[in-house]
Amino acid sequence: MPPTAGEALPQGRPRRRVLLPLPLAGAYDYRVPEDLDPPELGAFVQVPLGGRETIGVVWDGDADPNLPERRLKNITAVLDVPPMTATLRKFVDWVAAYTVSPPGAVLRMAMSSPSALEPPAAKAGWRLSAAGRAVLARGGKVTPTRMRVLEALEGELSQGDANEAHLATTIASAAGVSSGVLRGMAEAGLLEPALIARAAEFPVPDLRKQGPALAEDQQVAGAALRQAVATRGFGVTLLQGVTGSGKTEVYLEAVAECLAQGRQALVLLPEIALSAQWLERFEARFGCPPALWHSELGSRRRRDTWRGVAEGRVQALVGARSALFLPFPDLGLVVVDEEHETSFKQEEGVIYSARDMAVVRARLNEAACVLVSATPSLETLNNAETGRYASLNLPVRHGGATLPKVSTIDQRVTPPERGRFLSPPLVQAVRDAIGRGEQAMLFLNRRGYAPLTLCRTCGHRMRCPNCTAWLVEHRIQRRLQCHHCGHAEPIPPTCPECGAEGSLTPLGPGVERVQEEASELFPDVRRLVMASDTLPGPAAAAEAARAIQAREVDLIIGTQIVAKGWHFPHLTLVGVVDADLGLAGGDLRAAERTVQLLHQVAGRAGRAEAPGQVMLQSWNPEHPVMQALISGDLEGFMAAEADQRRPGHWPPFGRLAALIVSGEDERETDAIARDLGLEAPGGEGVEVLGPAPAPLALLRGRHRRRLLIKVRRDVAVQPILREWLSRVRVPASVKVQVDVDPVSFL
Ligand SMILES: Nc1ncnc2c1ncn2[C@@H]1O[C@H](COP(=O)(O)OP(=O)(O)OP(=O)(O)O)[C@@H](O)[C@H]1O
Ligand SMILES: [Zn+2]
Repeated sequence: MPPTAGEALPQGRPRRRVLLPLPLAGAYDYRVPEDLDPPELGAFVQVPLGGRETIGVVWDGDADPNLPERRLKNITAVLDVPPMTATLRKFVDWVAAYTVSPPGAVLRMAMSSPSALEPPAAKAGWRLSAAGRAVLARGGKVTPTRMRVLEALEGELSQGDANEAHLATTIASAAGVSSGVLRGMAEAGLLEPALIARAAEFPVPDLRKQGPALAEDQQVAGAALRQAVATRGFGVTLLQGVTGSGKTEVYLEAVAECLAQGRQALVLLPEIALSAQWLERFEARFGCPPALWHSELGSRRRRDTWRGVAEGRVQALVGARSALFLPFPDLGLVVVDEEHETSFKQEEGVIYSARDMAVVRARLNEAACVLVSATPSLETLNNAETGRYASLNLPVRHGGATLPKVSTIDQRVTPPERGRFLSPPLVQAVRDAIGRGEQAMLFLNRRGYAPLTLCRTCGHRMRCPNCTAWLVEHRIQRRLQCHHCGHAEPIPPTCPECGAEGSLTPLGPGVERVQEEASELFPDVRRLVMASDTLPGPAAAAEAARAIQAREVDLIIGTQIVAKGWHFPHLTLVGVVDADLGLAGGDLRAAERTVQLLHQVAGRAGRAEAPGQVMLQSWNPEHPVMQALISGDLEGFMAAEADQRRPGHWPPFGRLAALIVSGEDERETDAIARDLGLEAPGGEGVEVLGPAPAPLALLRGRHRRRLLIKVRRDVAVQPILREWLSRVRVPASVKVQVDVDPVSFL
């Protein structure tokens, strides 16, 4: 019988498989030395690797008994952290297998705060010595100042434990003395030095607090979600509801139930930086803010949160997609808000969909999963229709508010004046709304001043040297910028091609240009531009939201960040400057995505008493997307989308995966792409398209080619991909990325 993990091999010490957070093919075997207790599965261990020490996790599976003893290295240390749970280990393996990535690359995402693995840093402080306590108990000769210090330590600071140490500054300020007094007391033996362990504190949500009284349909949905959580088993529920129907309040019921069960709750939001209003809502409901997890978290906060989650001290956490890889010991609920958002797809490194992996994590944790949207993706709708997901619906806005009236402005009939971008009916509507004391919003999903700069003399277009992309003018910064690689250059005074002076002209609008036009049309109106580069961070976005709510702003001009779940009660008019924008390029989901985005923006209008109005400037008002937005019949639109995709086995009725081949050398990149094309798999229900230059054929100086494989739904694509990749030898200078269920086709 072969020896199993944990059992000592006859010839020596026990062995362990250790997975390292590196893109290696699999786990490595290590030996447990004499002076170490054999670590359990999931333990974080320090091991040598190629001349340095690194940290890994004791992984499932058996060590290779045939590996000779002399080739094994020793585990150096076992870290004092809760071991990675079996469910998280399974999740790492599952994500790796699904995305065709090395497990170590996925593990890396679950070890995103290396310093959290070290013991919490202790700080030097002071506490009462035996002599000090004696003085307090029996009295003694000390100055009144020193007495104040002793009393502060025993009383005000003690919180039930008069033996606890505190920072010198804390004691000094509590007793109203200088820190010199403390040093003197230490010399006199009244205080003694001690270390303060600094486990960060996380506020505990107050479950006795009640949320707002729910309307009847909200109550029904809330109860169903509570029920789903209370079963303590796996299940997915789609919570669909029109914009402003109170979906957030309803799923906070599920969060409350989960916390009442003593389990941890995770809410994924597409854009944490823009979630000030959401955080306020959570705090109003539970009396304290949730823990946060996103890329801008400072390293200290990151470490504390990671530890707090692992030790079960964090009960509710709201985060970006990477929060899925946190070490929750007992996750009871995962909510994905705005589940249709494409930003849930990670496009770098391990390419994965956080929406889909949330479902997997919930399944492994025996947890409830709730997908929330006013405009669910076709994938999710399909899962609801076929009964894989339960489905709840909130058909009306909360508090008697009505859905806004949507109309188009035909740009062929009433175009803007030459060189302008706002047509007369829209201009009039903005004037009227603001005249009534209401707020208006102009939406254009494009940052900067102009998307293209052209020489009027020779026709030269300013393009990025590193990417297949035009440079976007940012007039405020007086620069041309590439939105793909960050390349920036000053706007040249003459055309770099023909040398003509003053001949470079901006073409087309970005939000900055709409703002310029608005400043001429409505000079007395208080305007605010909301774009990711004008609101660089959570604080700026929160301040913008506050100013709008406080009615310090009349006209909001913004990119897609204005579409995100905001609730501005006085906003009644939304004007979409270019409703056709997302339809160009035409990937698989262009129409679906445009409907989702525009419906989301439209949903910002008329959320309180005053009714809302939405105007879409379009060159093609007959387009099914515009018609769906006007009629509000999104269900019919999605049904038609499904009918288009079904016959060709396009997602969700079939599966896609993309291979993206990239390299600095164009010929070499082409050669590998061609080899992959020659080795393309075939057979029943399998189809390969490409290789072809990617739409972004050059990105950050790398040439890119794409291949797309489409398989029938009943065919597993991962084994085909693995086999395919194993047949082509790829040099280190060329990268082949695998994108299963691609969302971006660039
Ligand atoms: N039962 C209720 N009592 C009081 N206020 C409520 C209730 N339900 C919802 N609201 C309020 O109505 C507003 C809209 O609710 P919420 O933002 O949850 O809607 P939503 O469905 O998430 O909308 P969207 O999809 O547009 O983001 C919020 O200000 C919310 O606090
Ligand atoms: Zn670029």
